[in-house]
Amino acid sequence: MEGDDNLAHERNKAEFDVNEMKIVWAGSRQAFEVSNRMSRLVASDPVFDKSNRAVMTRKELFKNTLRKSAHAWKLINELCLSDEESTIFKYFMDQPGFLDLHWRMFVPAIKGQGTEEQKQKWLPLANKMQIIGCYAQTELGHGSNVQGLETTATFNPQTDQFILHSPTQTSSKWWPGGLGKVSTHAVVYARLITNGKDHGVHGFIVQLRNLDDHSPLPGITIGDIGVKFGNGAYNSMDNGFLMFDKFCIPRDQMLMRLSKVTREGKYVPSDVPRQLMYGTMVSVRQTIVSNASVAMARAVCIATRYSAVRRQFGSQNGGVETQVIDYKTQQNRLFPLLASAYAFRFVGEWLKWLYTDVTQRLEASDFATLPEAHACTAGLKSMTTSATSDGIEECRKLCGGHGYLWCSGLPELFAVYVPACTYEGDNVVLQLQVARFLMKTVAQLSSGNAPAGTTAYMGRAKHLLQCRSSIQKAEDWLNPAMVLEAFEARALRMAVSCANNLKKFENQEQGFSELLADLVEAGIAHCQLIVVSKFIAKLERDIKGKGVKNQLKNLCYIYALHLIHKHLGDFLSTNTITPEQASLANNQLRSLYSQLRPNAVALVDAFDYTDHYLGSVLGRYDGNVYPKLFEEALKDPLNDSVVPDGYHEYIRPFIKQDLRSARL
Ligand SMILES: CCCCCCCCCCCCCC(=O)SCCNC(=O)CCNC(=O)[C@H](O)C(C)(C)COP(=O)(O)OP(=O)(O)OC[C@H]1O[C@@H](n2cnc3c(N)ncnc32)[C@H](O)[C@@H]1OP(=O)(O)O
Ligand SMILES: Cc1cc2nc3c(=O)[nH]c(=O)nc-3n(C[C@H](O)[C@H](O)[C@H](O)COP(=O)(O)OP(=O)(O)OC[C@H]3O[C@@H](n4cnc5c(N)ncnc54)[C@H](O)[C@@H]3O)c2cc1C
Repeated sequence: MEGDDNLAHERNKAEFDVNEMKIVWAGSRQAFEVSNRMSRLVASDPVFDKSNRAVMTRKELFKNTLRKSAHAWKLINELCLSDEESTIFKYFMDQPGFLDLHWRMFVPAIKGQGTEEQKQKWLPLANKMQIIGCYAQTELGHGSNVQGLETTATFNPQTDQFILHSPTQTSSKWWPGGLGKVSTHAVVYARLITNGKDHGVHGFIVQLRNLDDHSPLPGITIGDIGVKFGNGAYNSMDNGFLMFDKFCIPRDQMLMRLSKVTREGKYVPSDVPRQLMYGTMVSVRQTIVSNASVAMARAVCIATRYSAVRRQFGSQNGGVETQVIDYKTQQNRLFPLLASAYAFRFVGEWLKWLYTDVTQRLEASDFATLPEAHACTAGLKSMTTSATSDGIEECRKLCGGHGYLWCSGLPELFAVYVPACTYEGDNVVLQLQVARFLMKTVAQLSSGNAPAGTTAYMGRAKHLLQCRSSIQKAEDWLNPAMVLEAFEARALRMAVSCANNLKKFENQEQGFSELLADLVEAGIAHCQLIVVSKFIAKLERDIKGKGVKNQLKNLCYIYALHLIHKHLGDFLSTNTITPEQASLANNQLRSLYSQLRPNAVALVDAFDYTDHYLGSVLGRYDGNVYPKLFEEALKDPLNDSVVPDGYHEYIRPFIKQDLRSARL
């Protein structure tokens, strides 16, 4: 059977309405229509071709990214795309570049931390891209520890200016995307000093380059930090370094929505939580969770289609071989990733709602849900990006040898994606923020304050610490209340165990340091509970389309039960379930894989990705893999000539030597 016949056959087997599933995946019919239109607009434009990124030099890649960005901006304006449309359009361009940081961090930082006057002055310029900005927080010596930043901004009352200075080499800004070669401006985070007093880290708008000839302004040293992991990949981004040598900016360029410095140099501290200064990071962490579902879906789409096309073993008397997707081992590795893509999609939708809600509350000076919003965005960013990075690499292995080819799309996807585990907060550091939040919540349980939001389950501590799972047969693992109770009991018991161990230390901070590894595990258990509970909540909504809800149910329970299988040690050691119940979960999982199998290809079609966006010969919609692998191979510059460059200098001498010895 040819590849295209394989996939056509698979599509015919589907037991649900794929078009309705596309709408569920997109979030609404309107969101689907926008996404569908934007992805095709990008795919049909030759400027956005990405077929030769692997063989470009860094300079070519960078210039090509500038060209794409300029073309995108021109189209966005000519076609009068809305904010929603242009965000999605840029996403489908699939080219990391300065636009990401300008729109996702520089503009939001001014919106979130600037005064009304500052917004009126800077946002129109930024919105028209008359200035291009980046987010310069991380330094050579400090990234995770924001309070440890060293760059200083000292107020000079004589000139009404701040003097920005990099006192040490480790205080050089290092990593900001878009800084190295493009940005004209940056939001720079530096220690504010007035009258000799250090008030901690604050944000400042700083012009970096001359707007006429793009040269760095006097007092500024700036450049690119060098080549990063992988061919192509994130190397299209000019992550940069920056040093200040007593560089002066006017006082009104300190972002003063929260705290202020007066003309006389008096520091007026914020009357709202200082953590609002971290708001841009919270906003980006929230979007990173939705992006995780997209990256996971992309890898899974490639691996699923290819697993249906690829055949190995099983033929008798020259008959057709087995599609590798039919091996239970392949299903056991692939289907939980497919389920994770959907699970992250739905938790991403919920997180967007939570973020919108907290933003509205903050505007009304209600700060009550800020700790919960911080814990959820940090924890889910950490958990979903770690799972997605591992998932992309697993998909590469699921595609066998051809998965290692650049044209499979998977090596570059991995190389672009994996820094998501580090940027916007190292995943371990962020998970420890969740653990701190959990320890606080556990400590307050006895005070009579009922925990709310995602920790509401802790309010049922008495029951959850003692209950025994009532699962008796494999089908019970499809009971939402029983599944939820298992996840709640495991999460609570892990958190309480950490809290009890902490009490054994006289010094709580020292205890926290000793227990870091357990605390991270407790944070992860809590985040997995959130994802499972939001998936179950999604199933309770009105879901249209033949068979759609049934597929989502299968995916939801595959997601939950594979986590039980993977983290069995947690579930058993906390006595949440018995080994027999674990074995029933495994039986149920196998049955769910069989039910999902005929729908697998249709479930990845529901992502509605174009071949351009997938960028993968193995994941092509038509399944025409083998002829296209040949075409790609023949395009390689090494195949431009039959005899390679260097033959006469380095190969021929060996062969001549062999001939001489053969004659002797
Ligand atoms: C195809 C292309 C795709 C490309 C896509 C690319 C797009 C994106 C590109 C992205 C490019 C990448 C761009 C980049 O990478 S930009 C750089 C990103 N950098 C980071 O993320 C740094 C991570 N570090 C931190 O955030 C802080 O230092 C942490 C949090 C670790 C500690 O902080 P700190 O030392 O201050 O705190 P504390 O631990 O003493 O805790 C003190 C209190 O503060 C509360 N607290 C802490 N934080 C928050 C918060 N945020 N909202 C509300 N509250 C918060 C906390 O709960 C505690 O509360 P309480 O317990 O006292 O009540
Ligand atoms: C591709 C990319 C793009 C980036 N873009 C930007 C940008 O635009 N702007 C910007 O300002 N920054 C940017 N960054 C920087 C990024 O935000 C930081 O690298 C990130 O916050 C991690 O900080 P770090 O490098 O200091 O890691 P470190 O903190 O040095 O981490 C090293 C190791 O130490 C561990 N560790 C650190 N602290 C603790 C702790 N308290 N407890 C336990 N373990 C700990 C970590 O888990 C990790 O294993 C970017 C980084 C990358 C890779």
